[in-house]
Amino acid sequence: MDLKSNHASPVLTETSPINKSRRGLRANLLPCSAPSAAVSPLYLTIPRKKNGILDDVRSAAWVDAMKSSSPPPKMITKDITNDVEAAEADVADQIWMQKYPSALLFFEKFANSAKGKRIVLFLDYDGTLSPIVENPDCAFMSESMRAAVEEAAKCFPTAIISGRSRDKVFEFVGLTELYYAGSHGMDIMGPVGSSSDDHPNSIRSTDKQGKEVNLFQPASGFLTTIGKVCASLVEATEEIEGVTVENNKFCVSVHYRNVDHKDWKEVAARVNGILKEYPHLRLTHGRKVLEVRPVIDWDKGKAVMFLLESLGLSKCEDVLPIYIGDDRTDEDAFKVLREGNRGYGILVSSVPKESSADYSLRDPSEVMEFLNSLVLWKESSTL
Ligand SMILES: O=P(O)(O)OC[C@H]1O[C@H](O[C@H]2O[C@H](CO)[C@@H](O)[C@H](O)[C@H]2O)[C@H](O)[C@@H](O)[C@@H]1O
Repeated sequence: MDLKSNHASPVLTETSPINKSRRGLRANLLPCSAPSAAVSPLYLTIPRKKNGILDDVRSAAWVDAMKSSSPPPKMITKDITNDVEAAEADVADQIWMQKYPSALLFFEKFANSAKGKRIVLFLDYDGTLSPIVENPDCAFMSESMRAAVEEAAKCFPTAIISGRSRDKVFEFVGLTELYYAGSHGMDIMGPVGSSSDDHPNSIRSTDKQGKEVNLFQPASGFLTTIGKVCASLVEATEEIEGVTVENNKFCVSVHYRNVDHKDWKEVAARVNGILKEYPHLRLTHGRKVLEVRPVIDWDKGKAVMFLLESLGLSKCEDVLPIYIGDDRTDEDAFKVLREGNRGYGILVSSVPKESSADYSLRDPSEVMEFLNSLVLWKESSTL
């Protein structure tokens, strides 16, 4: 992988938050500077009409995506119509489980294919290591999960890749043995000593323990813009009950989990209204959250490849990266691993969802069980 080469950047479209193209790592991230009126080739501009029908159409499309972004859990009901529906749902569930087998039920199969390989673990945070909760500030991980991650990190190089700010996710996880990537991979603190140190967006720094690290921030030129858009989003949505705006350093989350359904359209319209003023920012959908982020060709998939490069593992045939995640932004990482059979993606979901992952786990408690199984397997295979 050549992290220094520059290629033309593909245009990211606003209406398809998950980039569907299946491509290898194209280290086409050009150095960033603050967005200016003259559009540099660094920035992939999304054309936006100022007013009118297009805005309504876009807001309506957002509302549809908002509705589908976090399907409700299965209802337990007693009447016959619902019994039929429940049976149909069970069939759909089984078909889905065949396509995305449980990484726990099929652990042996998984372990066989990992034999002789060096596993590298990539973990998403919210919905993967911590259960989804109403208040984003209270998404704590359990002590048992922390212990599971800690043990796993003793056996395998382990990184957390989150949409949160890197500081926030470190605050939640609190383990120093890991690598951390915040802001959907746009803020990576990794090891020094590989060719990724020389990347134009890399700087030498020290971590909280005083250890020398490589800090990679491809969207550093957007810091001021993100601060401004965050303030505007707070102001624009403050009258809507239940909205929370979270500054994730290089991206902003607008949460609508606690907003009445009838107001979702208003949330979409207000966010759309603000984004019209920022052609260098785009929107992606997470779990009951609108995520505003810079239009740069960087995502969690590229962060995975960058970290593998930083660890000196990107060209090793015997390396098996595993990525565990629950939402749409994790799909970029699943795709990167699927390409060229690089590794395995594991989707965390209790409801059927289309994905580029290979396996599934139902919830964070199954993630913990899987991590514990991995550690036991590793220990028994090195006896
Ligand atoms: O990449 P991740 O680590 O999964 O981060 C994605 C977003 O996660 C958080 O929001 C989600 O979890 C919250 C706490 O459970 C929940 O209240 C919210 O509805 C979910 O969308 C985080 O707050 C966001 O900033 C991240 O972008």
